[in-house]
Amino acid sequence: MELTGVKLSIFAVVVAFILYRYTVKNTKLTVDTVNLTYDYIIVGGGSAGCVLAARLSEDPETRVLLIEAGGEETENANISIPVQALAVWKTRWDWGYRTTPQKNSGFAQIGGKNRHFWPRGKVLGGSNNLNLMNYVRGSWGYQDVLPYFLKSEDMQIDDLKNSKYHRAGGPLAVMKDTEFPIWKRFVDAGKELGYSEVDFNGEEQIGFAASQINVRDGSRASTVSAFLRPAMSRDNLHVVVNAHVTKIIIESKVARGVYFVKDNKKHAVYADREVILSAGAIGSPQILMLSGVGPQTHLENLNIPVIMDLPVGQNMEDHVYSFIPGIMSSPEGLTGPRAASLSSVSQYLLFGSGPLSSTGLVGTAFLKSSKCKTKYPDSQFHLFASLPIKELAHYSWTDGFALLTILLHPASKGTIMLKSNDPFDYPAIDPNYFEKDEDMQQMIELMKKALEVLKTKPFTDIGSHFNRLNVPVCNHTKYLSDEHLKCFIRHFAVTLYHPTSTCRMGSRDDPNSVVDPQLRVKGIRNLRVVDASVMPHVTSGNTNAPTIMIAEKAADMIRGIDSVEELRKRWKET
Ligand SMILES: Cc1cc2nc3c(=O)[nH]c(=O)nc-3n(C[C@H](O)[C@H](O)[C@H](O)COP(=O)(O)OP(=O)(O)OC[C@H]3O[C@@H](n4cnc5c(N)ncnc54)[C@H](O)[C@@H]3O)c2cc1C
Repeated sequence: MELTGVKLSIFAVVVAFILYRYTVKNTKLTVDTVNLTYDYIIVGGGSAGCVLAARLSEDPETRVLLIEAGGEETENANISIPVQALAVWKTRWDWGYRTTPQKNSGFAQIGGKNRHFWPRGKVLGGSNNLNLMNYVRGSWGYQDVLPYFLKSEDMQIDDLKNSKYHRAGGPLAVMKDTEFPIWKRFVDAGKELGYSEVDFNGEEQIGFAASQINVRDGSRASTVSAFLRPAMSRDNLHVVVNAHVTKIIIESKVARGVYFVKDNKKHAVYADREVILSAGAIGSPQILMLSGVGPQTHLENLNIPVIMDLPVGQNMEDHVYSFIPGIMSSPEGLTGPRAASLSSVSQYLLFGSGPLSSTGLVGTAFLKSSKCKTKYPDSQFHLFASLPIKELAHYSWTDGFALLTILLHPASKGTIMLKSNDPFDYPAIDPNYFEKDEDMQQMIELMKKALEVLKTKPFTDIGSHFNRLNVPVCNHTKYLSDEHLKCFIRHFAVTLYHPTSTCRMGSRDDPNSVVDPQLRVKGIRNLRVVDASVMPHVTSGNTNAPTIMIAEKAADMIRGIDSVEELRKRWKET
């Protein structure tokens, strides 16, 4: 199994090197020194930050600085190759967080102490460059935000190009991940269980489907490749990397600029208009608290002078998942040897297709549990076309799959708190998974539903079985009883990497919110947060597309323009 990883890496690096030479070498580089002032300073070049920098700098009169703690995405060859996403985790392009020890989960996490591994991108493109590229909008009031989803989108799926929910021509490519035939069995299994095949980014979210992914010509389509790189030749946009923002400069409750450390030197840079935090659901609350904006007692305990008492870092929501590992007798999935074979590499080099162009996460379904009272789903499946091993960090040698069972709206909430007033100290991340028993009950129900999927004809036809569910550590319980599933979940459930709501948006008088509906930090002028941390609640699906939508909408709010009038009209007329 280790050999597979090595082989795959060697081939992949060769492939990416060639791609690099032909695709990105001509783009303008980042800057080494910055000016003293800009109109806007954006902190964090991730999913949101890259979109914001590109949109705000469309106006040539506006001077924009984007500051990113990590390096450039072109430094790591694996980032652009979809199937290699997992190989970027635990490298220097990953913050590589660990949660605090958990009471109810994480018992099987490597390293012990029940501390979940939380990868986050520390690189231009942010977590968008570590993610699995699945494109899911989740449930939103479409009247308000659909035009912004449409603005970004370049739909490549023929059947959907003319749907009123989609559009071709935006920067972000969307295609189907149908590389591994097991995706079709997944959809057919759904039909056998009474679900339709749906476009979950359209009219109806509930049902089964092949995954929609952000991949263009076989390469990862991220906000850095789709939005930022094409804008980087503008003279009014500066991008500085390997620059760690340590504090916002706030004077008389007005944000004036930021301090950052680059090459071991401290710098100050000033914003004539606004400082915008896009450092993500961990970074943004961390920087706010370091700057004196956060829960009063917590900051006082760390000797940080309090400027504004706000519930920063509270109310964190995340998607947690468990999974059914399955073995199958048919060569329909992703294995190390299949991805690294000569034919696979050749196919990728010549046509940008084949196993290397797949995310591996080929199936997506949305469902409602028995307790769901909302019109949107509270449960999700992802079909991963390979047997996961080692915290999902390698692909297996044998044919298999994992059916991921995901809680979309867990009742248990977590926190991000500072451990010290040192800006380089990682914060304490406590997701608090399964604190509420209702989450465990829902997960058990979902695991049973997943077992039903494995009993459908499309799966029994390929001899699917799940004997690895019989983990020795749970042997004291009756096999597949609720107790057995609970034991399995407490050991193996992990994050789906979607933390949100740590600087949540709410009305001016909502005591649980940090930013107002214009995403301005309450009580501080010239300071906004634009990233996944502002979501009032985690969405009913993966969080990248919604984060991009938030950045698109924020760019309009900041510029005071309506760039989507035509798209809104089109939506209303259809
Ligand atoms: C492993 C993984 C898999 C995922 N899979 C999917 C998926 O398939 N589909 C999906 O929709 N979503 C997925 N997600 C979630 C999605 O990628 C995130 O929700 C999204 O990227 C969040 O965007 P953001 O802009 O809020 O934060 P990020 O993209 O994390 O950007 C924050 C940026 O700020 C920088 N930063 C932080 N602190 C500082 C500082 N002090 N100074 C300067 N810069 C700083 C970071 O380095 C980073 O570049 C996944 C996430 C991960 C980690």
